[in-house]
Amino acid sequence: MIIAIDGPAASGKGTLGKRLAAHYHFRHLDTGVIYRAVAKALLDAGADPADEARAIAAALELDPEKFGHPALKARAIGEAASVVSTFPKVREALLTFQRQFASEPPGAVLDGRDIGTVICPNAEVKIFVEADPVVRARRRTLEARARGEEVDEAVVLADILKRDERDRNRPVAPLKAAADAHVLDNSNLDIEAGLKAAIAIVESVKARSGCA
Ligand SMILES: Nc1ncnc2c1ncn2[C@@H]1O[C@H](COP(=O)(O)OP(=O)(O)OP(=O)(O)O)[C@@H](O)[C@H]1O
Ligand SMILES: Nc1ccn([C@@H]2O[C@H](COP(=O)(O)O)[C@@H](O)[C@H]2O)c(=O)n1
Repeated sequence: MIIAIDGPAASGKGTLGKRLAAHYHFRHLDTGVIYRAVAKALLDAGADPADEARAIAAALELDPEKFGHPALKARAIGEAASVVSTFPKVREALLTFQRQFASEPPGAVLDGRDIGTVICPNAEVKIFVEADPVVRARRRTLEARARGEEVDEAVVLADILKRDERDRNRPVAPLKAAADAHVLDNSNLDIEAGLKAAIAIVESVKARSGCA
């Protein structure tokens, strides 16, 4: 089974994806780290994330061993990732890795922006996670402060809105809910309640389709 999770910045996709994967003993891929890794490669080399040729070259040379690097979480990298992700050839270079990951047993949960629409349009379960931007900014601020970073919540909110706007309006693989996605708004749900709601969605799909 493939579970596709999409949603805007800091909506809780990664947290939910990780927890759902653990629940079902599936593998989990946070696809945002792939675009972040491309962005980091450019920034580390002193290149402009808007340099399309350099971004494509970085995407083609990507090393999945580096996807766990803690520096990928930095705000500046998220912003640069949303620039490199607008280039169709960058997206194309990253497609096979994601589809290969999704296809391997025993099952996979992938989260990102285009999983239900482009990467895994045939996923058995599609969830589009949403939360009020103010709630998302609050959560992201608390997360950054817990890591010891000094952050201004208003700046975090502006950053989230800017990234969402770019992700929603790019011509290729924009952030949007697939027509057959279940929308899950977790603005008023804690992590456990969000997980419970997602499991209920998966179980309802399984019951309807008889899928394992
Ligand atoms: N339902 C929830 N209630 C409270 N906090 C939450 C909830 N879901 C996620 N969080 C917290 O919100 C923050 C953002 O969550 P997470 O990193 O999972 O979002 P994301 O959508 O994967 O973000 P990104 O845009 O980086 O991919 C984290 O600190 C996480 O612990
Ligand atoms: N499937 C995806 C995943 C991510 N992106 C782009 O990467 C940026 C960073 O992603 P996070 O999930 O780590 O916040 C994001 O803003 C997108 O521009 C993507 O295009 N497709």
